[in-house]
Amino acid sequence: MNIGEQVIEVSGLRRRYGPAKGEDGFEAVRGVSFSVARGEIFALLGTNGAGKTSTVELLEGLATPSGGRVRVFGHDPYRERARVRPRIGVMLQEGGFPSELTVAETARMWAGCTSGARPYGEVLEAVGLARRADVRVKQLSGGERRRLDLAMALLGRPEVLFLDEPTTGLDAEGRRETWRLVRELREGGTTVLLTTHYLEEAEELADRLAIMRAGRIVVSGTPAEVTATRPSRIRFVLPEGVPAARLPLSVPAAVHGRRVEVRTDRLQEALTELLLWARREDVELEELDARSASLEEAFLEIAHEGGADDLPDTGDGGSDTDGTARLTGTGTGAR
Ligand SMILES: Nc1ncnc2c1ncn2[C@@H]1O[C@H](COP(=O)(O)OP(=O)(O)OP(=O)(O)O)[C@@H](O)[C@H]1O
Repeated sequence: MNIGEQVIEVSGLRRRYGPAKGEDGFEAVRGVSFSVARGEIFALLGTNGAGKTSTVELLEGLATPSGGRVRVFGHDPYRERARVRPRIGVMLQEGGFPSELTVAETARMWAGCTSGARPYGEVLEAVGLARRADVRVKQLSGGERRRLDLAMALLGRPEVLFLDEPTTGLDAEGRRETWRLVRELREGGTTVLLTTHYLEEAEELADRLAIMRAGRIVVSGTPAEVTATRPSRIRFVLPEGVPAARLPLSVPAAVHGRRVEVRTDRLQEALTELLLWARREDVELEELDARSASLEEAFLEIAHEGGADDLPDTGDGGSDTDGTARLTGTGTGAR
């Protein structure tokens, strides 16, 4: 095993549905570039329709790009499918297993189609479905079906695991169980690429992540790097009789009656200044709350702010110079 090896490499990736450029087609992926190192968990985030699934399907070799390049283990996953498929595990957004089969029958059938499959009882155990082995797929709950999808993706001991919204429909406990399993897989050296709508999931699992909007990556980096692109916030309520104009802050504050909100890139400095002033002036700041931006706040701002959505569809088949903010100083970053 090659530590630091880039097992997924994507550059200028494009995917168009329908007729080619100039006609009625729709370009869902518009020049996406990133790479994932062996053993990393990489999360693709974005609002509905941002292009996550369209991108992941290209990596899984389910379709061929209309532009750009994708390599998994250095191979084209579509044209060199036989070299790539045995080494990857795929959990699609909807598994679509025959509903009349039981869990065990499904697993046996799937194991029969998987090269080097491990005993299926092991994977059912790992996802907590061993006791449901004799239940028909159609009788499983939504969350149990998701877990069956995951179990089948794990059958071939994949080196790279693609998880498309793996915990959608799971309750809080099921979600945490899945996170634990994914972490264990990473510890065993598995590389994971996941899409998710749960920011907590990305925060919990991802070594690095990318936020997509309208077919492009708008920001990428570690969760900490992504949140650091957004200002921190200090909130408090001024006591009666203390006008906001007396505040010493060098950064602008939003004032609504007695409520004050300060947004700053230098949280410690602004907070120190504020607290020293409050002590000097003997002012008690009520409901004082100071915090860095959360991934959720960063996501909501990044995913919804205008810009890329309005960019013309150039259709030039490869450019990734799309204003993407890249936060990758540590070697394995999205590129
Ligand atoms: N087969 C298709 N034909 C035409 N357009 C499609 C097709 N599949 C997806 N699209 C469009 O491509 C865009 C991206 O879809 P995609 O499913 O990749 O987004 P996503 O980020 O995975 O969304 P979600 O979070 O809802 O799963 C959407 O506008 C979608 O309507």
